[in-house]
Amino acid sequence: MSDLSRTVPQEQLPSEDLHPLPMPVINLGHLSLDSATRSRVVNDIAKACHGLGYFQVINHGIGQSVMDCAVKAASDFFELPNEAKEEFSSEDLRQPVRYDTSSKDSISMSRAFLKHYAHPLSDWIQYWPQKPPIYREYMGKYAAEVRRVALQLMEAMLEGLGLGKEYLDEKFQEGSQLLSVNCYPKASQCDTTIGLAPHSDYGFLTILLTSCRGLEVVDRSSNIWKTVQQLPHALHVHIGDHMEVLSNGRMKTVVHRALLNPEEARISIASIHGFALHEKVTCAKELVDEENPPKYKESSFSDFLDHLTANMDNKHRNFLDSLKKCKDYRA
Ligand SMILES: O=C(O)CCC(=O)C(=O)O
Ligand SMILES: [Fe+2]
Repeated sequence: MSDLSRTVPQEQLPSEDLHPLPMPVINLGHLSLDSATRSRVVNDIAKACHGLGYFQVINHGIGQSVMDCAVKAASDFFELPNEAKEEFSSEDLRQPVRYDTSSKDSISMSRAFLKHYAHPLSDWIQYWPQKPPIYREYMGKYAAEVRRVALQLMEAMLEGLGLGKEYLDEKFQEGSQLLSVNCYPKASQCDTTIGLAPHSDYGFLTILLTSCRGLEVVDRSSNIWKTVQQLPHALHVHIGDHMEVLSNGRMKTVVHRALLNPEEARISIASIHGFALHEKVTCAKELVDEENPPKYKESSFSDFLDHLTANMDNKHRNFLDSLKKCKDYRA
């Protein structure tokens, strides 16, 4: 019996051997080639977003060394003595930088995380940790590069929805970027193997960089947890709650969780992209008609933070559910 089967119920174990997880791989460099090639890539992204809600990107232009350095900055931070990390501890979700070691959901107990804003970088970087000394430089470089990728993807997704790549351009340019930097210990027999409880991300899209395997997503067709394979140099992308709202349900948010890796401690850096704090996200009016009335209430990132604060001790603090106009709506 493996360590995993000891703490995760059998029916929740990944079954990728029987039904491998489909993983579209998008060559991002092809978005800037001729218009026929770009259209093909836009279609591939749209297909992945409609059918699965996730895909991976390669040839994204972020150098391997930039990615490695971001992981190193994170890992060096988590190795600091507790006092240095606890300087950033806060119950207030609106703090610009926040460190915590366990979650109020009583599931994600073994995860340590550091969350901070990253756009506009010049506004936020002054609040980031100064130890380790490389943190600001390495994480700042990665943050700026991953945001460029997010904007490229956003354009392609909007085009894929038929909204045009310039749709709400200014609001996306001025939008927020939240880095969720996670550290999970290696799985051991006495630990729970769930590092981060099932959830979806609030933003339009999340770009995830991980040091090794551990991410799982719910496969929509089978409703089974599936392990996400770690492709070399790829970044994992998934759709968040606000993209489901904007697309009026055409694109679906992805429920995901992290399991502890049985071989090594794990770092993940989730870059979550949304509108600015108080900017409301509504269903795009172009995607609303008599047959498709708006399925979600409008909301902002700030509303999401209020929702989390009000549901801190609740295991089922699903933000998207709170936005659904018809609570028993099933897509
Ligand atoms: O660690 C992972 O693979 C997932 C992290 C994540 O989902 C998050 O920070 O929102
Ligand atoms: Fe997440």
